[in-house]
Amino acid sequence: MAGAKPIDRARRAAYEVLRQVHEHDAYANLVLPKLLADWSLTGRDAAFATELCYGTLRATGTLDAVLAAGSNRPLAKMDDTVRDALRLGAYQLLYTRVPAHAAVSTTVGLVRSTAGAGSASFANAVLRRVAGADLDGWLDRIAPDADADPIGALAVRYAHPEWIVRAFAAALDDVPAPPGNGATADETGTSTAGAPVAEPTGTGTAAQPAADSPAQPDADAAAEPDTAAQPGADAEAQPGTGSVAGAELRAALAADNDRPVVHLAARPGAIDTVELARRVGGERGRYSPYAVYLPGGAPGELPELRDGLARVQDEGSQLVALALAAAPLDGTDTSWLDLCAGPGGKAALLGALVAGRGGRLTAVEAAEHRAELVRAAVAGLPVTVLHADGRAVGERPELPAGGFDRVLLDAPCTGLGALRRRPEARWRRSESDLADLVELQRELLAAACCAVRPGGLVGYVTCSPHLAETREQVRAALADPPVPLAAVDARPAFGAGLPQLGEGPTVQLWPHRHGTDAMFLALLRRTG
Ligand SMILES: C[S@@+](CC[C@H](N)C(=O)[O-])C[C@H]1O[C@@H](n2cnc3c(N)ncnc32)[C@H](O)[C@@H]1O
Repeated sequence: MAGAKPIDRARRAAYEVLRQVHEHDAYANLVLPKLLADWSLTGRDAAFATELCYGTLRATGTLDAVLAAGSNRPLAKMDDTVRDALRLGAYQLLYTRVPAHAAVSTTVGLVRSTAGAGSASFANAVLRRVAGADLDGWLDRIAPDADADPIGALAVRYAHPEWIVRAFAAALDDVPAPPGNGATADETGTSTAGAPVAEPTGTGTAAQPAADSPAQPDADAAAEPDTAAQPGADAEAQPGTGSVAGAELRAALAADNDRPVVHLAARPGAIDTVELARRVGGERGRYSPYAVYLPGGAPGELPELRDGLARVQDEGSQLVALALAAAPLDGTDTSWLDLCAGPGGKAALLGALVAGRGGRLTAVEAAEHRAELVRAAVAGLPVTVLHADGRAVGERPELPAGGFDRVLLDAPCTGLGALRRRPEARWRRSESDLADLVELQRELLAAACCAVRPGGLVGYVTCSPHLAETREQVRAALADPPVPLAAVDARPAFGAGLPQLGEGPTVQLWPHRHGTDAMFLALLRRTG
């Protein structure tokens, strides 16, 4: 057996987060920053721990396939602690520049300290087999043949479950072609975007711990640190051109494995983006007039966030809320409703905008603790927060049917549009989650349409590109409308400058096209 090195604190931290994610269903982007702070890990150690933890979580499905092939024991029969240590070790061997001997010996040391000498010997044997080939070699061995099973091949190469690859292919209308049939993209899925990570040697750049959210992480509330050697960027994909079958799908999958930039939203009327960018050392956003991109640092510690001048909010989330606010409307425009408001990112933006029009926002949230987050987010704004079920429109005086000029339904969804910000989410979600969510979305959309006044607008938003949650949901509402409805072309409401908005009337944003989460917006006008 290789000399088992005692494990360093960075690897130990990454391992602890993996255990909490897999044992307690924790969210890595909430657990890791706290652990880094508790253990006083900073600089390169924090960046290394973050890379190992997030990278391992993203690549879990592919790592498991490698480990299954490299072990004589089925993964399901392994002790949970050993399985997570092996994932961490295999990630270092295949996705980073950590020397093989260091990856193996530290993992063996970890297994010995948690599971004993017998397990350490087993881990040593498995990792030595894994170290026998590089990532490309393993992918060639474990990925299905791309001619026979293009979706299965992409799933393994880009570390996504097959059902998500299929959902992206359908939403992009981009079905993968076998190699040699016009596909030019790098089939390894290996990042060309950044240098592989090496072990820390001392001081260096700070990691970017995720923005803190006391509830579950949201697209709006999740920010994420450095990752370098992810399955990743697809250098030759040509997003949106449709010129190479499957190329855009590969670009979309690769974008989920790239390091996401932290986006801030300046509170309208409180600070402008020139000033915010100057103060945080960031860069003004490309599309949203309130967006600032944060190149590094820990967003949770910024005084501008603490003081309520700005929030962590994906630019796509900003854009869909702004589009609802910008779409033309005849008649009164002072009573707005946010029917699913927690934790309050869009409510804060809409509340500030409606304040500028002399109006008021009602923000509804079904979960009490998330309603509390909304209250905090909208402090000082003309917003009434209701802890209520959004389907109660017409059943309580604060939610009168036909009582609102603009209604946002930012529906609970699978969150497939924000996988880059939630490293474990792709493996935690399953296709069977869809049916209940789609039914809830349908009921909430009916309630939103009843809440808006004749002539008013509903914005139906999801942080998912899955067609069952997006276009099919809208098609069903228009086919069997609870009140008279018409689709409105949402594209002009995004203003000039945002490329690749498709054929309308709905808009689907994408990380690989717009640098935003994959937010969807449909605008519906109540016509009677
Ligand atoms: C996608 S999140 C909304 C994100 C929010 N708009 C923001 O920008 O911060 C959906 C929210 O809907 C809430 N929710 C789920 N079912 C609901 C219901 N029946 N009525 C109201 N809210 C509900 C969830 O608790 C969750 O907070």
